[in-house]
Amino acid sequence: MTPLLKIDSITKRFGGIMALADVSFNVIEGEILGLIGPNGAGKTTMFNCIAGVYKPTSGDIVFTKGDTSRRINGFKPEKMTEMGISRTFQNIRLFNALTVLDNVRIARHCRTKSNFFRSVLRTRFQKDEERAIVEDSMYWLDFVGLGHHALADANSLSYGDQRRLEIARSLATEPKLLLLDEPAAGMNPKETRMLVDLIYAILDKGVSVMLIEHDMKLVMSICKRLVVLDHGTLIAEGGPKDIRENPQVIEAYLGRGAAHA
Ligand SMILES: Nc1ncnc2c1ncn2[C@@H]1O[C@H](COP(=O)(O)OP(=O)(O)OP(=O)(O)O)[C@@H](O)[C@H]1O
Repeated sequence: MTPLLKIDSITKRFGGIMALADVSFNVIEGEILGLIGPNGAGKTTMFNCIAGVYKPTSGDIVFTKGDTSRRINGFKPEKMTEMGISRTFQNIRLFNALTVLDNVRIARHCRTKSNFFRSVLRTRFQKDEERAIVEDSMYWLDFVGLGHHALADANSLSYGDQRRLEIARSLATEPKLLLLDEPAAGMNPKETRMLVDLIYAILDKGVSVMLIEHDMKLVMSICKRLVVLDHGTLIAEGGPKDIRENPQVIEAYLGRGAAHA
């Protein structure tokens, strides 16, 4: 079966720093793939390469949509979104001065013909499309459980709700692949449980998920497959049990000698 995303020998250098060194793995359609590793392992750099923020120094990223596979390395972030790849950020990035609804409306515009700021002026030509955008945006807000906050300012939301708003905003671009960068960071246990339900609901929508997460209990419970990076190299790939027992993974997290302790 053709993978949804093929990461083929990706290397990313920043001057003398080798953030990713010849990393290869696949994302299979319909899965939640965990991307884990200690601080500085290269996880966010990998997301940034997939999302078009960074151009890999070498290697290929191939994305398959329907019957078409395309080499996408080096595409700009807007192009990646158009292709069907969307992401959230480790540090929440919302338009704080806008309402919750407007944060999603802006994202929704990538799937329409009209431009957000022109549609705010409400020219007649754009009224119908704008109505559809609001309906679609409300759909995604309800989907993540934030419909009742639609008219609140984004910065008035709790931390967990802001993370869910980021997810709604990503979903509004209709991705095939959603990259979640530490979605549970700063969440309380109740919010984390809601996040797990939300990730499963996203999967049910036919969206595949790649998840960077430091909460090992969470990542091990929802990912059937994980990829482990350390110092920019892929050190392990497999199911949660294999990963948990892998001596190289234990060593990477706990230090040399830990695997034999
Ligand atoms: N824009 C950049 N310029 C220079 N070095 C960078 C840049 N981005 C990342 N790096 C370096 O690349 C390496 C990998 O960083 P990255 O943020 O991808 O790791 P990470 O696994 O996401 O870490 P964390 O779990 O702490 O977020 C680090 O040494 C980091 O300092």
